[in-house]
Amino acid sequence: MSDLTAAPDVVVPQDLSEVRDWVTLLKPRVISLVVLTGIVGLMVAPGHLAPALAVAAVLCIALGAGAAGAINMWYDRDIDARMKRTAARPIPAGRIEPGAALAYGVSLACASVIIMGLATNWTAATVLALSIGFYVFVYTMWLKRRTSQNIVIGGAAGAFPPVIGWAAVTGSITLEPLVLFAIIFFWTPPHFWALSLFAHADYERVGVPMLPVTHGAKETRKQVLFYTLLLLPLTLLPTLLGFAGWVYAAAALLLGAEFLRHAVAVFRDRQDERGHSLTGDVPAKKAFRYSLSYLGLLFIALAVDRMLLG
Ligand code: HEM
Ligand SMILES: CC(C)=CCC/C(C)=C/CC/C(C)=C/COP(=O)(O)OP(=O)(O)O
Repeated sequence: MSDLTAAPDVVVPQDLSEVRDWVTLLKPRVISLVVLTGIVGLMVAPGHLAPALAVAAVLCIALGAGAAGAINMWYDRDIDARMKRTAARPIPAGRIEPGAALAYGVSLACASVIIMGLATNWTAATVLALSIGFYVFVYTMWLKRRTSQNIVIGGAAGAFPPVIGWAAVTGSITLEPLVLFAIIFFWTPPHFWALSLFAHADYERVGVPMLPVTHGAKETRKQVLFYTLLLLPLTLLPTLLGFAGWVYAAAALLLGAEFLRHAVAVFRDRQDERGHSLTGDVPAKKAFRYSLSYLGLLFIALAVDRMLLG
């Protein structure tokens, strides 16, 4: 006979570490910057969204990006288990069942798109769905394991959030959000290739064709500098096109000069004949860290500028 006084067998997280694992699946640290760029898209768009709807839009961007991250971790569980940087993630470490992670990611992805559509408009919801699809299908399932250009093309996924924010307010997509898209698009290669210079051993082990693995460290250093040089003039477009002022332009110039200094240091790092660093990849590590501050501060400067412009 069953014990009617026993605690009901409800599924609740046993402790905080289980909750932490489910949050980890959403790649929360990456999401923080994704969300920041989405918020700035919302702030600089002409028009007004009721505060509760703006909060809902931001949560949907966070949820959608997180869901895509969870599906990425589900798909990549085989290689994640063999890379030092990712082996302790909840799926490869055996703390979350792959099927449960997939169901979680897909449910959150659907919820984020539907709520976005209902709370704001279906243009924003469509772009959110597109960015999730781009990260999951184009980057993760197709390009990541096939070509060293994976992040150049796949990087488009991460460039959508300001477009989503803008569309949530205006219901449309004009040149301004496309400029913000382009800034993140051209920022992604130096951001990621700086990291891949010091993480190449992991990628080599699992056969993921990241640029330093396929074309060597020397070529990767060149490409970090090349994309930084392409990026910097683009960051001035908001002012040149008249949707930002001189405060933003000054910030873009100062932040950009520092990014260029880091990219040049990566390019000129003391290296052996194959381009492998003789300094423990210190410049690449610094450039990667700076890439995060750079993008965050650039978008904050744009928001501040717009608040000053009124
Ligand atoms: C396809 C494009 C991208 C690729 C391949 C990429 C790759 C990576 C990788 C491999 C890491 C290390 C993550 C870890 O160790 O957990 C990382 C870190 C990070 N990425 Fe990206 N990234 C991309 C685009 C973006 C975008 C668009 C953003 C935000 C706008 C972003 C924000 C971040 C942040 C904030 C971190 C630091 C996370 C931490 O502190 O652990 N990334 N990126
Ligand atoms: C709204 C929306 C859907 C936004 C998506 C944002 C986006 C594309 C972020 C990219 C973040 C990232 C860490 C990619 C690395 O994937 P990886 O698999 O190469 O890295 P890993 O090895 O750390 O898993």
